[in-house]
Amino acid sequence: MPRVLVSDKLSPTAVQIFKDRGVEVDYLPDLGKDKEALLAKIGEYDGLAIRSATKVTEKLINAATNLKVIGRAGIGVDNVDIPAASRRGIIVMNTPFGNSITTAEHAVALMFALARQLPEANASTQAGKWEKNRFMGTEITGKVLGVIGCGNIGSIVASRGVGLRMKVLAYDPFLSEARATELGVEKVELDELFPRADFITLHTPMTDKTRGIINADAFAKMKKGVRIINCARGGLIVEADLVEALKSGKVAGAAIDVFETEPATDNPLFGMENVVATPHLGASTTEAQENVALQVAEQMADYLVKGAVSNAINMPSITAEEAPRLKPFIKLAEVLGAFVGQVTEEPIQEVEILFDGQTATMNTRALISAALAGLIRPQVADVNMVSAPIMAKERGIILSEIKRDKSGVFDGYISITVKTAKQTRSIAGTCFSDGKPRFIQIKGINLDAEVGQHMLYTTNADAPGIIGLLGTICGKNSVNIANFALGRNQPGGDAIALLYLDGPFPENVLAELRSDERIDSAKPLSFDVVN
Ligand SMILES: NC(=O)c1ccc[n+]([C@@H]2O[C@H](COP(=O)([O-])OP(=O)(O)OC[C@H]3O[C@@H](n4cnc5c(N)ncnc54)[C@H](O)[C@@H]3O)[C@@H](O)[C@H]2O)c1
Ligand SMILES: O=C(O)[C@H](O)COP(=O)(O)O
Repeated sequence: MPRVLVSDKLSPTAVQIFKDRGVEVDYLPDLGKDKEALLAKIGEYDGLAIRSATKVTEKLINAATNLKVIGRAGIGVDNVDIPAASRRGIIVMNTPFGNSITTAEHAVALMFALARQLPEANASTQAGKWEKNRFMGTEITGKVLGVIGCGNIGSIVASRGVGLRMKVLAYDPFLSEARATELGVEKVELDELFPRADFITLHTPMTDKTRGIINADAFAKMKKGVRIINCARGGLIVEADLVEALKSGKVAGAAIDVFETEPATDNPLFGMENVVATPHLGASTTEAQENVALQVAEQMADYLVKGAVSNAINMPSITAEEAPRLKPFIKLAEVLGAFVGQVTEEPIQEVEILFDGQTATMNTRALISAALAGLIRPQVADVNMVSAPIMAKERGIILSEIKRDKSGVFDGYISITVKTAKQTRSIAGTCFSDGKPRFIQIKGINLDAEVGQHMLYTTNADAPGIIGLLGTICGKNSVNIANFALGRNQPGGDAIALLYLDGPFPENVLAELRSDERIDSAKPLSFDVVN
């Protein structure tokens, strides 16, 4: 039974779902904050469910020898070293929508808090001061709201702004004009947003491009008296520059939910007039926490129990419905890749994957990942569908994909062509109704070969006695032949043989086999299949 560790505070719903779906679960909500204790325990688990408090560093990932999936009950995955997880073949998934409304509402709440100085007015009133003249606010209606990042949360904030009769400007390089029109916002460049906005709210992810997007230069371009709201990520604003802008009066107020360093227990913004601070509460409503806990537990259990993948950051999605149909073709793609990976000894420069007939209608991203995993595994044993695409990229392999309608006798097949500096190789295969992979063409030569765990592949002359030679050598060395497939391009031309053996072909008799003048090459192969 797979085991999952929940190392941050999650709704009890998650624990119940794991149990109901056949996953053993340890709920240790404070463990995420204790780096050493987490490091000591992580090796026991197949899955890790987190929020933002657990920092999943490369060190932790390297200690997580059994880990297959990291599930983020929330949106931001900047606390997870995704490249490190991908290299180790660990899926990272999040719940991209579960807390969006709640976070958007927090941004709107902070906008009102700033406009009417609610926290200070509350503190003063409860202190018995009744400072009616001190708290002169500003009206929201008719003001310009600048939304930076108009994705899930930003677009909800934008539409709430429109509902509040604000004029909404949006800066987002990936926002289409059509979507902007649908939302009722004006799509602008950042340099246009800065001088026009009365309120600026941030909703981008934290990337190298967005880090410090609000800095001294940006403040210089803004309207005097602008108010800033940040419910996205701390590092988007350079806090030291914000402090200066508040002191100078350029910024009339800032409402900050997220900080450069969290937990933020000491921060230059604390204690400043017109600063409203909340402790990363954007996602903290009962509703949002139910949503993300339920979703992350379902997604992780689906993956660990059924192999279905959804909302993964580093792997194509595979729905629970398509997983059973796709599974034999994933194996097929993997063994095709494994064949080429084992017979190719020079660096691979290009890989072309052709999907014919029914395979072209499948989830080809997943099939490509499987083919690449098979291809790279002879060099890197623990590569999988998550790590293979990134490794192929790191190796500079140029990948291309072709899809086409059924073109031959098979309902569909997959063909892989690999180019090195010296040669081009290709192999094609299909799955029969028994769900087992078959090789149907190698080097352009047709054959029908069952795929076994142990195989021997030869290229040879199309001459009498080859079957006898191979049979005799296998027999002499007590290797039983389960199946034998032959093919040739023309009588007397190039021929191949593929033997499916009950055990590995002994390396020490390869020289004897290769010494026969009719044999051009002989290569023992192994495949991860159960026969
Ligand atoms: N405070 C909280 O508790 C809380 C809760 C949920 C999410 N978040 C954070 O909110 C942010 C937004 O989340 P989301 O779900 O809306 O993400 P999203 O991916 O749906 O939207 C992000 C948008 O930012 C845009 N973007 C990317 N780079 C940009 C750039 N350089 N300039 C402008 N726009 C850019 C993208 O095109 C996208 O539309 C994330 O940082 C997330 O981690 C915080
Ligand atoms: O990215 C998110 O989903 C938010 O930052 C929420 O973080 P939390 O789950 O730690 O509250």
